[in-house]
Amino acid sequence: MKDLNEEQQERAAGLKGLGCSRKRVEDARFTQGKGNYVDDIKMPGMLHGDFVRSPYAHARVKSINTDAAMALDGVVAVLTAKDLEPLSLHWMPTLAGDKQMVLADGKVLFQGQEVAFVVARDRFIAADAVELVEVEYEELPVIVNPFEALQSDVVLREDLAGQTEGAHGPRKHHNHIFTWEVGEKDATEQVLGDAEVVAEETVYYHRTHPCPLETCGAVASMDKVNGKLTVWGTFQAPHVVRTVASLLSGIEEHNIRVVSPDIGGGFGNKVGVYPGYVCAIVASIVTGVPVKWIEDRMENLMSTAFARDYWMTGKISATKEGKITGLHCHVTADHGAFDACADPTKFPAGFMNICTGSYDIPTAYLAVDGVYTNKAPGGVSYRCSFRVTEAAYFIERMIEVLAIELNMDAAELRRINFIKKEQFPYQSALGWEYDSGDYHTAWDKALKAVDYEGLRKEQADRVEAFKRGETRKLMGVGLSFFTEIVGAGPVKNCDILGMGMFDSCEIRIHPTGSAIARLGTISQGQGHATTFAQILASEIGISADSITIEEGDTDTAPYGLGTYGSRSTPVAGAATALAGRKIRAKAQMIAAYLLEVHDNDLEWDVDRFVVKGAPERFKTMKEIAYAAYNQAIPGVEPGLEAVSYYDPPNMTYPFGAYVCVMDIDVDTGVQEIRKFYALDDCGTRINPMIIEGQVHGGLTEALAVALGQEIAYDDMGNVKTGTFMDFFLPTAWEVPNYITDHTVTPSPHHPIGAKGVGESPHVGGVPCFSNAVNDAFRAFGLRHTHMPHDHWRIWQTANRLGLHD
Ligand code: PCD
Ligand SMILES: [Cu+]
Repeated sequence: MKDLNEEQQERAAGLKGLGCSRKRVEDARFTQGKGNYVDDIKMPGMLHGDFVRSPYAHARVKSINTDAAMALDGVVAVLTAKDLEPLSLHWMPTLAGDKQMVLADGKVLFQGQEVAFVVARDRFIAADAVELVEVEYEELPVIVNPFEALQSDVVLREDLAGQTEGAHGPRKHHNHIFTWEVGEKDATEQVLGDAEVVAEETVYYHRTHPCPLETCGAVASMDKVNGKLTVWGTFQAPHVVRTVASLLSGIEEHNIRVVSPDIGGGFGNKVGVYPGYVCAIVASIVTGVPVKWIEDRMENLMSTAFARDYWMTGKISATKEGKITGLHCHVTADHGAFDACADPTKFPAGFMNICTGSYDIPTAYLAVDGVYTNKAPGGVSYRCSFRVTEAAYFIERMIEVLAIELNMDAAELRRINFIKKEQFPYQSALGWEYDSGDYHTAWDKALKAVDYEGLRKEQADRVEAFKRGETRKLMGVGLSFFTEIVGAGPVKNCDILGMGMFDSCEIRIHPTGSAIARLGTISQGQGHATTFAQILASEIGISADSITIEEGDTDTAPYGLGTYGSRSTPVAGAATALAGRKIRAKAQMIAAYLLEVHDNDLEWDVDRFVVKGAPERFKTMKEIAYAAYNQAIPGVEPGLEAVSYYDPPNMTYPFGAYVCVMDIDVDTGVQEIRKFYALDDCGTRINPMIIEGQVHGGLTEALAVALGQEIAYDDMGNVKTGTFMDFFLPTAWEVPNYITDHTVTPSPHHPIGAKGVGESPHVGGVPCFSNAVNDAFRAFGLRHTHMPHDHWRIWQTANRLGLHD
């Protein structure tokens, strides 16, 4: 607000627009138990579904006997693959060009796989009936290790036997899905071969799960009289669900209404399409009454979209002075039983090719091999669905390993190699055009804020004290500098199932000067109802408090691709600003008529059009809105509405600098986070308070993943972490007091300069926590130890290094 005078500033502040830490409007209902989640939807005569799930990770299904279950009072139907087959719904297409069983067809491929769907009068009868379904299994050899899968004679996907071409090119083996290559292989190998220094490491980013508070679920209601199907569900992309449902069921798209009501956290877990949705829909079509399906916690952890499971082998080369010359990365990606990743079609490993990170690396090569195993499918989710978390973890570990190889300070190594401010827009070796950045400024600010030199000095003293036997605690300084890539589109290279990744906003100004705007995205807790109103407030001069934001109902919202990959602000946020500008353009014509001047004689002033040079002559947006509906204006249609579909020219590239100071008790393996500093640059900031909340949330999920959270399997393919007894979900007890900070480097192509932020803290946080653990042991010869760094594993690391002797 720098060019505004005091009076204008006051008016601008009243709008609660860009930059205002406006309180979240949705919290009034969330904090008073008035949210409306899928499970809150209750309809007359509604039936309840529940799944029979496989106890085995790999088995032939010899027979299914549903007689006893059907005989139970209150059971209406038991669906198996045989019932779905005539409808061609026993398998469904996945978002990655593969197909997935809706219900077990001949065999099961992971523990917890859906085998039969029981529909009953209530949830409890359904659960009892599940126990009565008799399934005869014949166990088959189980493969949970992707490297073993590529050697094994065991064919996991018999349906693909003999198929040498997959959705993403040739398959090398019957358990192989795809190979995805980016960059220059020969040139990179040449650079690595000639290099003065090469560091090599394999880093495993374990399988984990976002575990949102609300599990997945749906209520389907087929109105046979009107031919209309309504589905309420936990959908991060409701329009996509509508289109897919129409294509699969043959019901015309206008006869399907998909609604995402309040969602209790998404984190990518609710992007995919699950058998439960399909079964609820089929059951409602068959029975003619509404059918509800809600997953329990174990089902959520065992069978819905997991995250990661990436084995990444890297080689990074540099000169003796530390200038990086090349990067080579090979990934073995464990996709589980079906390839159900929700990546844009052309990116089978998401945006993993952002793995050159924030560094000016001239030559690079990436190859990813996707592999089938006997684990749950899904691999998209968790605060960077598109594999940017994996990429950031990989490069930030490689930098640390290279620093060890060079015997150099890791902060300095980063500084030497950062892409410089004047290099933006920057073309990366693996094909991205970074829109804007100022990494050196952010890094210097972060290091100064934590007194980096002081920390290193203290750490060195601690090591000496430890060696003298005066303390049993080591100190780790975790660093990370990340670059995110968010906001898919552009349509020309990003689509999901052929649908281009644009987004949309439709605005309607009411005669009295308040408004409703509808978007193609859907909040799962991010606060869109608060922030998108702020964008509009600044664009059209109507207070955010007078603007309703609505999302998630396909009957009313304009078509959009949904919310994940931090795309809402970069894409729908841009559409919102541009729709606002269309409103303003029409408002200007109306104002010109009312003030009897030419359009060009007006200028915009916060919330009104003013006649240039005659500030006392103006029309406020409120007056203009009234006139738009109530006054005949020659050559101008009545009403004040606009719609904008936005295809972004590029993604946005938020970045950040994080530092974690950790103390580790060598004898117990217990770590304590003394300090966590997070500087985020997401371009123009819409709502600083919401951003801070996003950062706190993302960091806490990063802490979880780095320090203990895991979906672990035993050799038999049993999920060992299917409950909160053994799946780590941090509470206030484990969470430190985060220090947040920022710089502002606007996106040059976004209408208001904003970049996404929701995923950033996770992307940057995981390597930061992990680097802190690794760094604590650097002085004792540790190069790399795998996550999750729970107390037991930290203790083992200390033990391996001889620190208990
Ligand atoms: N610059 C800026 C940016 C942003 N913002 C804000 O913040 C938020 C966020 O954003 P973004 O970044 O754009 O994002 P989105 O799209 O909206 O969202 C998404 C994300 O988000 C996050 N966060 C969150 N939060 C909550 N609460 N919940 C949830 O669920 C969640 N999730 C997570 C995830 S995972 Mo994926 O799906 O995996 O892909 S992706 C993701 C919003 O409200 C907005 O507006 C601001 O203010 N400013
Ligand atoms: Cu992402």
